[in-house]
Amino acid sequence: MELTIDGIKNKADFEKAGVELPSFDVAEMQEKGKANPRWIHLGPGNIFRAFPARVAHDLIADGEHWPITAVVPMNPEELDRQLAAHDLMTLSVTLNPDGTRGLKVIAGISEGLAWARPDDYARLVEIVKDPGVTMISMTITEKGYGIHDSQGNLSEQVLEDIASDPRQFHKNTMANIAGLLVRRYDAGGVPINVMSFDNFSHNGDKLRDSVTQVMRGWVEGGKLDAAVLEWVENPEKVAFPVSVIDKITPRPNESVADELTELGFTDMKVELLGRTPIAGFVNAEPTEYLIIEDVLVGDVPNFDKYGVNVTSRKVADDFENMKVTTCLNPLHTALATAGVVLGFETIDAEMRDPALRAFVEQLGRKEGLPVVVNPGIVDPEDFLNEVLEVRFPNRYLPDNPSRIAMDTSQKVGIRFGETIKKYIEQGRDLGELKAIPLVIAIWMRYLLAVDDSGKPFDPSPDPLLDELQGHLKGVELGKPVDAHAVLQPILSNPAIFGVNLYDTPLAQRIEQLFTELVAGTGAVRATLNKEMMA
Ligand SMILES: NC(=O)c1ccc[n+]([C@@H]2O[C@H](COP(=O)([O-])OP(=O)(O)OC[C@H]3O[C@@H](n4cnc5c(N)ncnc54)[C@H](O)[C@@H]3O)[C@@H](O)[C@H]2O)c1
Ligand SMILES: O=P(O)(O)OC[C@@H](O)[C@@H](O)[C@H](O)[C@H](O)CO
Repeated sequence: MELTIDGIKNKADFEKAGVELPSFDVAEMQEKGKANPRWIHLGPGNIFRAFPARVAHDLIADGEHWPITAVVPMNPEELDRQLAAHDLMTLSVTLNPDGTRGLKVIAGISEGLAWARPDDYARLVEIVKDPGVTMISMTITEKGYGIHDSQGNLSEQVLEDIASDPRQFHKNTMANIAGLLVRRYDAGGVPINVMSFDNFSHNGDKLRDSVTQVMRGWVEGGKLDAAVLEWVENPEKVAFPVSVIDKITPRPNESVADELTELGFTDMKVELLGRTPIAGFVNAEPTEYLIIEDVLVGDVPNFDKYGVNVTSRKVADDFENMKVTTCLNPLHTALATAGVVLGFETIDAEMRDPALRAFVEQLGRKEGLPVVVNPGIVDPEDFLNEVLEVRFPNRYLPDNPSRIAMDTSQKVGIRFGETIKKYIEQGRDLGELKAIPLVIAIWMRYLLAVDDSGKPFDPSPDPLLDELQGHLKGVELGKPVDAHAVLQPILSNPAIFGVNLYDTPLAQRIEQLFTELVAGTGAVRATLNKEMMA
């Protein structure tokens, strides 16, 4: 069996293997989508293919014309090898906690482009100008929104983009989106929704800020008419809703690939694109939420019918705070860096370790829940219970700690800084925070790139990795360390943590914990047990 338009014509084989096929003609849908595009998505990686692409698929299956133009912003090979090789379809593998699998061919994409290719960029400009297109969504990872360096200055790349013609291709993702919006304005400025589906607090606000900051640079440099900026800043013309997306979607796993091969697939192997595993399938848990702020403009799908909550900013905000800053993502980051240092292969295995479980219980129940506001869609305690009892321990969901450890420097400010800020604002005792300083200290220990048994490991990619490791240079396991000297430049950086941790008692605590964690091999386990099991 092959996942291609020709391949799925062998319906009987797919049915025998229990794979749900599209109820519509995929080739015809793709032709119609090219002729009448409606929805652009940037960053068609795993979460997109498991979730938003499925929403588009279900809309199309119901006769609603919402095909997606998928745009790869980074390496064009991602488009060729992961999407085009399968005629833009994806095999979705739902890994249920009872061990059963749900298999479905997702065909929500009508056209695939790699914007680094000049012809594809020209085609994208044409599509952006089409008044029928009303949505640009994106899952481009947190760092995709960055326009500053770690010192808070505009990055070299963005300065170059601001010095160049707004209507050309730009290297920085935010500058490129700003440039595409300029083209939209030129073409009549029909209202459009620009939606971040990435995992960080107030994603829509950050997206709007980054895009408008680049545009302001062009206006100030005399390269752009101020009317374009006014148009982008008019919420009736360009909406930047905040959103929250939730569905644990690990990288494609070899064991799932093997099962698919056993079922008869010949093209479901996991390959490497650089260091990133890619595949024609996505493996994900069944739980999912997508919450979008109700500020959408123009014609949009009837999202609510497809399980997507379009709701007030307050509800979206409260859900986001619950998920990203207290009940799920902070726990993930804690398990990620600790898991790598302690040599765990999967998150579910970590959940069976009593000290690590106690660590995330403390983080979620004792430190996060007290500052959470109930979003109404789901009670935070129920949400946290599901995370701790069902989702993280799902032994059929092979999620690797190093996936989650990627870009930690870009996430800690949101995942922990928000809670720290709330404790300060609400006059709470920061001394009650036991797990948060330990997570940060373990992250510092992780940056040494040596595990708890003393074996070197390759840390996951992170834009600040070199800079942070530079500060920690000279720290060696088992040797005396001046924790204040090495950690001060990091812990005092509000661009990383959202606050200067030296304005709180946490910095000193982190320094103490770090000193313990680098005391020698086995020190991470010993410190974790002492702190969480006592
Ligand atoms: N995987 C999950 O469990 C999950 C769940 C909820 C939300 N998310 C959000 O979605 C994001 C993507 O996750 P994924 O699992 O799909 O990852 P992925 O690696 O499969 O896909 C990431 C996509 O972003 C693109 N990209 C990377 N850096 C970029 C940059 N600087 N500018 C523009 N594009 C860039 C890549 O080309 C790729 O298409 C996460 O960072 C997170 O914010 C993921
Ligand atoms: O996607 P990131 O890199 O922001 O974070 C890694 C995980 O915590 C994240 O992907 C979760 O799996 C996801 O947020 C669950 O909805």
